[in-house]
Amino acid sequence: MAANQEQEKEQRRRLLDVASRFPLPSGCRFSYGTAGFRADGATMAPAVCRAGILAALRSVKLAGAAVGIVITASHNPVGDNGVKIADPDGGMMAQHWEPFADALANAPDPDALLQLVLQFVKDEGIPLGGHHTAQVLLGRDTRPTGEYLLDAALQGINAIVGAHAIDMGILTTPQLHWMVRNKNKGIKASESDYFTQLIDSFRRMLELVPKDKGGDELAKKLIVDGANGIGGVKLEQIKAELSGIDIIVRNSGKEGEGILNHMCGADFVQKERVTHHGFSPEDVGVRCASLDGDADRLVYFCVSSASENKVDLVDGDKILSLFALFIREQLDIINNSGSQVNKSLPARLGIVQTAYANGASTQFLKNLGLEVVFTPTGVKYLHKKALEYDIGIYFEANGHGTVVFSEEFLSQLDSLSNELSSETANGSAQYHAAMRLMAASQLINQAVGDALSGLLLVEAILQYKGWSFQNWCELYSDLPSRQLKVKVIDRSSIVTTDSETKVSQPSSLQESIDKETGKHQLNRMHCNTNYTHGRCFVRPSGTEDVVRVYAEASTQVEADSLARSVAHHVEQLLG
Ligand SMILES: CC(=O)N[C@H]1[C@@H](OP(=O)(O)O)O[C@H](CO)[C@@H](O)[C@@H]1O
Ligand SMILES: [Mg+2]
Repeated sequence: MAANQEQEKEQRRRLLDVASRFPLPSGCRFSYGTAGFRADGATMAPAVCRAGILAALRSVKLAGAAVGIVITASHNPVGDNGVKIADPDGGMMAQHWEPFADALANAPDPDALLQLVLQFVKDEGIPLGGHHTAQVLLGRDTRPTGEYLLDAALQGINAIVGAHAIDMGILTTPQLHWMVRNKNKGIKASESDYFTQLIDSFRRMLELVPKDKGGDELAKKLIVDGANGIGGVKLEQIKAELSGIDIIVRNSGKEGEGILNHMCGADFVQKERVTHHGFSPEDVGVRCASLDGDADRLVYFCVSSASENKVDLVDGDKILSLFALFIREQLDIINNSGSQVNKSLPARLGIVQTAYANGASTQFLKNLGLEVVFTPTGVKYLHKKALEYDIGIYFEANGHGTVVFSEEFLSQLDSLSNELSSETANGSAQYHAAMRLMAASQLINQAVGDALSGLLLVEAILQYKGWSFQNWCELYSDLPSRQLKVKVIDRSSIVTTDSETKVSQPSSLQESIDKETGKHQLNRMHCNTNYTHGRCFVRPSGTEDVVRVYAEASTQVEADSLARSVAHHVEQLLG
């Protein structure tokens, strides 16, 4: 009894102590948002320290399962930083803890923080102060404020009695998520295990490329824009071991190559669609990929002409389409090969997109007969939805995404492969298709979207199909679109519904959007789609203090004008 009281006292003392070491500057307000807390790196220490407390509490609540903390601001400028928490399955922290995360980050003084924690511990039934332990794995990107914020996170974690922090070093965001997931599954979880898994499964994918599909040297060449972040650094480490592909890293993050995310990286390429830092007309025709600062986003591009600075873009929607085609094809081979009637593999394949997905991609996927569903913006929503399927493929247009396979499906696939590997079936098309799915499930990160593993899966599929960048690009033509940002007094006054495609409050805003959209009729002949109208929606950003406006129409001029007129309504109403 006395020992318990002592421990309780110690717990309170530690929380008061750490909170007084990281006072909240006046006027600071943090919101957990689409991807954790983000702000100017120099102001982030109080929020990161509190995220440390939060992660340790989450681990205690989950019986000591490892939880992750990633210190990154992804594609944002180098001066920014951020923090987010990974749950034991490697996914994002359960959403019902977000209101507590917000309250904790904004607790005005040590006493308020202590009371908040004690109340939450009681409400959630967290066995704090017992003999329970907590483990938190930490990773950070290459930002200069990373080390300072790591220290703040460690102090937060250590404020919870029994918590144990493990610094995994400078990593891509998806590496840390992968490590958390593997650690909790009791399987190998180090960085070298991660690399070995990528290299081995990529090699297996290439071994399964039909002999007549082997590409020429140009087909094997890939230039990767590392956004001067951690992704390029990691790719440099493993590229020599990736056989069958010749990778050149630009904006690799080496001294003197440029600033993190500045005029480079996946976000820049996807939004600007021009030749950017590190690329020139000499690269015309070469397949290029671009990562963001923490390497969880991937897009592809090709410098289209020597005289203009434009690039042809393959965004997340087209990466998703390539993955969907490939997986569907393997399932068809397995299930439709006449001779093996008893050996089928029923699978529910689901495609998950957000409202930002280009309408042409959705139409393309639906035309293939695939089930396409929508969620709000943010991988935490997409990932969760994708887990409802045997195979769920999700991508945001900006390049966040992955493919998730259910445990049950993988075990059926494993049994089928074993059956087929014996007897005469070994070497059959069906066996090869099963092996390809198996290798793909090991290559692609199951915890979260991962630019490095996504890139290797794209490369393997292009080789399998014998496709050039151009073949891939021509799967469908994107509808012209425009995204704008509007500054308003309080962006939270906009409330959306129907996966963010409609504004429910203020209702007059949706009326204006409908009216403007009605003016922008699509030319059906030209676009060859079933749409009869342009499309437009607005939503408050979860990572920036802005309202985003997205518009799509049959021509660029129309998309621009639709976005502009709706942005004007937003300004008038809320500016
Ligand atoms: C339109 C858009 O690209 N939004 C991005 C952006 O979210 P916002 O809530 O729109 O700020 O950042 C998120 C985190 O990186 C990413 O998941 C999302 O796709
Ligand atoms: Mg990112």
